[in-house]
Amino acid sequence: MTSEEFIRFDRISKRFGANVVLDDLSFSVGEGRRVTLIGPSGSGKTTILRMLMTLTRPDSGTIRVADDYLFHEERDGELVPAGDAHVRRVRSRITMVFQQYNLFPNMKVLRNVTEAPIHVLGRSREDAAARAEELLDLVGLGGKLDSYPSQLSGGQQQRVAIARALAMDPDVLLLDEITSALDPELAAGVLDVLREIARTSDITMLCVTHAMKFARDVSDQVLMFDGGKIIEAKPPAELFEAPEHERTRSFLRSVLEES
Ligand SMILES: Nc1ncnc2c1ncn2[C@@H]1O[C@H](COP(=O)(O)OP(=O)(O)OP(=O)(O)O)[C@@H](O)[C@H]1O
Repeated sequence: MTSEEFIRFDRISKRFGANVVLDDLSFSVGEGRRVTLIGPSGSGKTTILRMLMTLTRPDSGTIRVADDYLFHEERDGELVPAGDAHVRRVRSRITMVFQQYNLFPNMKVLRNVTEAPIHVLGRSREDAAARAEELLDLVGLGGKLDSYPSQLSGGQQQRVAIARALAMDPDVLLLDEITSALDPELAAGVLDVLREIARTSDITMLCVTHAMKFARDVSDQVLMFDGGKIIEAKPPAELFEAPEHERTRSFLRSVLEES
């Protein structure tokens, strides 16, 4: 593995019934890079993130994170899912934030953030709480440790979800349209938090978003998905200013009209 191939998708295909979602698709993400996935609805962006969480299985191809295989296609074409040890190792380094924050409604904010580090990573309660308080400060919620999720705005809940994901000290953060359910003002607050995280950490980020200004500010590379393929992969300034494909141009027009 080179650090430019920290995450590697190799000849991945996936169909749901007759719907071919990913068609023999390959790409890599370098360690510490920020990559934004864009493309029309249904073009397979979420499916890519779900495969990294082992929530969706490809029909064929190989996915590797650092030296661990998540799915491995053998020479005879058979797809071999990784063993439990690999999956556990990869999962402990990758966390995902979803559009719906998925907080535990019956737990206060602090406990939402400490729960997984204590039970999955085996951290002590004290260490987990100290780190959670630091992260909740970072996302601007230092004063809300004792609130329940239902007492927070959507934007605040999403910032708790980000703190919870970071509390696992992941190498890779997956963000799936995390501001789509929020009013623009609340979305802006969440994106500011992520900008700060991108500025101050070396975490690898894969982000599905329609927030193009954010994508431009934060990403090293933007991947444009369409028809089961990545049809353009470029730094944001290049892709947004001089898209090569008509499909990219029309997609960018439609997103700009929306916003
Ligand atoms: N479990 C499933 N069963 C059947 N079809 C599925 C399943 N999961 C995803 N799909 C289909 O696969 C296609 C790709 O879905 P995916 O969520 O990856 O797209 P996307 O690019 O993230 O779209 P969006 O921007 O709308 O979220 C869609 O047509 C979706 O309906």
